[in-house]
Amino acid sequence: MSLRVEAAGKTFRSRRGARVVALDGVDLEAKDGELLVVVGPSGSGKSTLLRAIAGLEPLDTGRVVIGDRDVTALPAARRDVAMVFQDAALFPHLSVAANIGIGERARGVREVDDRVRSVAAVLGVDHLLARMPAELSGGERQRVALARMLIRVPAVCLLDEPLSSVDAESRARLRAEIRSVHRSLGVPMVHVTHDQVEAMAMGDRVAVMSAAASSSATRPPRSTPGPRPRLSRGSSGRCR
Ligand SMILES: Nc1ncnc2c1ncn2[C@@H]1O[C@H](COP(=O)(O)OP(=O)(O)OP(=O)(O)O)[C@@H](O)[C@H]1O
Repeated sequence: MSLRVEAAGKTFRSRRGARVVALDGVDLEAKDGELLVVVGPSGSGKSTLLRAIAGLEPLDTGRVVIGDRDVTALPAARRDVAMVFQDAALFPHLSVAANIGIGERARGVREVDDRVRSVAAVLGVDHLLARMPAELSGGERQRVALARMLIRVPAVCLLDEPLSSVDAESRARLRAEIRSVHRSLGVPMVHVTHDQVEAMAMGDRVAVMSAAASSSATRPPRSTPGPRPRLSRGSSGRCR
C-alpha cells in the first residue's frame, strides 16, 4: 500500500492576522514498504505535512491517498496512520505497559497484555513496563513510543523528528531500531528530520523541503529517483 500526497496546500493565520504559507502544492509519494526521509530547515512545513497526512491538520487544498483510499476528508481515527512525535507524547499518568497498549484498548481489543510484552521485548523496554514515563530517559521514551506504533500494523507510519531529544549514542541505536521496525512492518514510513546525516543513513529515499526556491531540491541517496516534494513558505515562495 502506498502513500500519496498531491498538491497539498496549507496556510495559517498568525495571531496578528498575517498569512503563513506552510505548504504550497506539496507532492510526495512513499511506496509500499519504503522508508522515505523528509529533511528541511526549521519552518519549512515538515510537521505540518505529517500532521496533514495523519489527519491532525486539515489541508486547504490537495489530497492524501493511502493505497486506493482518498482519506483527505477522514478524521485521524479512521486513517489507520500511526505517528511518533518528537517528544514521544506518552500519557504521563499511564504506565509504560498502558501507554503501549492504549491504542489497541481504545479500539476495543481485549487481550493486549501478551502483545504489549512481546513488542516491548522487541524494543528492549520489557523491563520498564511497570514504570511511569517520568521515570524514563529520552531514548527509553522514544522506544516506548515506537513499541506503541509497532503493536499493530498500520497502513502508514509517520515519525516526526523522533531522535532529536536523545543523546548521540542512543540516536545511533534507535536509527537502526527504526529501520528494523520499518522492515518488520513493511508499510510506507515517512520520517522527518532536519539532520541530513540521519536522512542519508536511514532513508531508502530522501526528499528535501526548502522554503527558498533557489535551494529546493530532491536528493536520493541511492539509485532510485527521489520524489519531488514542493514547498514554499511565505507568499513569495515557489516550488520546484
Ligand atoms: N498552528 C499554527 N499557526 C500559525 N502558524 C503555524 C502553525 N503551525 C505551523 N505554523 C507555521 O507554519 C510554518 C511551518 O511550520 P512547521 O512546524 O510545519 O515547520 P517544520 O519544518 O516542521 O519546523 P521545525 O523543523 O522547526 O519543527 C512555520 O512558519 C510555522 O510558524
